[in-house]
Amino acid sequence: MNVSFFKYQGAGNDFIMVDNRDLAFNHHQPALLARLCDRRFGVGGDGIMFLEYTEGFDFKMVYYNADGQPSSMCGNGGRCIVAFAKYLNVINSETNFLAVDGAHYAKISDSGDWVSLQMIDVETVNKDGEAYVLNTGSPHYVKFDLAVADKNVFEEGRAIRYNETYNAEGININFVEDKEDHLFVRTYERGVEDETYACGTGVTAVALAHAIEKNQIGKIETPIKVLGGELNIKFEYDGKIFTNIFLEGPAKLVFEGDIDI
Ligand SMILES: N[C@H](CCC[C@H](N)C(=O)O)C(=O)O
Repeated sequence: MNVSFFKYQGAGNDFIMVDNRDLAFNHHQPALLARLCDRRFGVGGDGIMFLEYTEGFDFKMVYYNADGQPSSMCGNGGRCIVAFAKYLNVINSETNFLAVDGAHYAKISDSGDWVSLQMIDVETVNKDGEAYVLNTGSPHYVKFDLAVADKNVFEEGRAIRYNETYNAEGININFVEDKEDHLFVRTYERGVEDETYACGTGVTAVALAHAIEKNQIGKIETPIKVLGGELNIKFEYDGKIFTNIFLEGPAKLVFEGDIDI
């Protein structure tokens, strides 16, 4: 079977995209998806996703982690699939699409490579020692630290992700350094089982945790730097619930190609 693949990246978090509106691709094949995401034996990516039609929305996003297993929400992937939908002329400058965590509104620049994606509201934020634990569409552990640039994120992240608290379900691990005019974030991602260059639901979790840490209330905007570039989080917080949360940043087409699989 010959399949057209598109490669996108959002601040270095990279994904394989497939236009599956004809449902020709049976994506319930973990070994195949994992091989396609392999950076030596396949196209390579932190995840793979399928754009499909669904009633009542412009499209549906079906997302799998690099291990080939179904995943929770991917924020950077959500921004990239909006850019892909515009590239396919499925949408113009705004959209409402369906993802694993529900409906998402997004808007995209005329240039087609900058996307602002609304994330789900967040009401529950727990603590694990000094760390924050919250779900922004995917589960996240947020630890404020120093000298994050020098950290062994793979080893330290993996140790937390597989500890007895989180081993069963897994969780994404974010290390944050407060640089005053921005936050610097590095993330160990579940299902990739390695550090990625950015994690959209991760930086969203970080921005919300930072608001609690700094007792911020009202309309808040948090600029964030990651290994792969810059992302921006905008949201409102009344001290109880986080609403109108937007994850904003680049979403770029890298290449497209065909493979016989
Ligand atoms: N690895 C995550 C899903 C992708 C999250 C990340 N790529 C993002 O941009 O939100 C998980 O299994 O929870």
